[in-house]
Amino acid sequence: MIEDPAAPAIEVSVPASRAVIRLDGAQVTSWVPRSGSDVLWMSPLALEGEGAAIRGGVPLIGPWFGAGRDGRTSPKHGWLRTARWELDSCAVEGERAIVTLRLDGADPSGEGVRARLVVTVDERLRLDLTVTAGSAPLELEAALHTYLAVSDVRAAELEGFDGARYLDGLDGFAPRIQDGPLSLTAATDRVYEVSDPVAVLDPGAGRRIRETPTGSTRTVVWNPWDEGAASIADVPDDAWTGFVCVETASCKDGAVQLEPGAEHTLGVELTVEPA
Ligand SMILES: O=P(O)(O)OC[C@H]1O[C@H](O)[C@H](O)[C@@H](O)[C@@H]1O
Repeated sequence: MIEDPAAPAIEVSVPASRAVIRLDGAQVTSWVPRSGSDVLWMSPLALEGEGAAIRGGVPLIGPWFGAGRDGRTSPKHGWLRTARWELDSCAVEGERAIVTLRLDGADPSGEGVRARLVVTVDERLRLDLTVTAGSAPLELEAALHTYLAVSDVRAAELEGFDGARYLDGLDGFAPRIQDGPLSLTAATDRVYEVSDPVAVLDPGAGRRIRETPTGSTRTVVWNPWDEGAASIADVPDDAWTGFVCVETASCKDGAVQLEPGAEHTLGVELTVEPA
């Protein structure tokens, strides 16, 4: 446990990798495989402390995505990422660590929506976010808003998207089809109808990062590019080249309908291989 009152965190170290999990947002802010550099990007200008939305790592988005299904819900991306979570348990099983965090009593609607995050750390990083509906039915949107660190986003190749339908968030969520391989050449904010494994090939780092989702219906791809980054206070102007967000999600028409008390788990497993 890192006893920093402003940014309490759990540091996990196992033979294959190490990770840092903040209690604020239950946010994994670092995951470093033994033989490589951090797989997650963190902004040097990230805010910290209770109530902050931390820029980088894996923010947990929910119970709605963006401005929600009605386009008017706030705060943006829901309240999971700005709440201080509680550490429930830490266990070591062989060469694997399993950390569980809980969020109960934080739902501002008073309906009692609650959440649990299980982080598994070994030669992979696995996150399982379970959201449980409260006293009312819940149309759940959620995302594991993963900031992947890349040498240069302009050289990265995103695999697993060719032929997929998507909504273009930079064009009023107009429906489109991905025709050919996905490489980013400008600001990108897309909700892909992809729930199979995807990967980011980073030629500069000589590695491929794989994301294997479970319980998702969508994959969001986001990078603000130069102009967008200039308008985001907690991203240095020249830092946008160093990350791409590839977000395991259930959002838009892929939201999950939950009856009162029912739960849904959204998961992702990250692995890295030389490329
Ligand atoms: O700046 P934030 O609130 O963290 O949102 C960052 C980004 O998150 C997602 O990727 C959304 O699709 C984008 O529209 C949004 O700009």
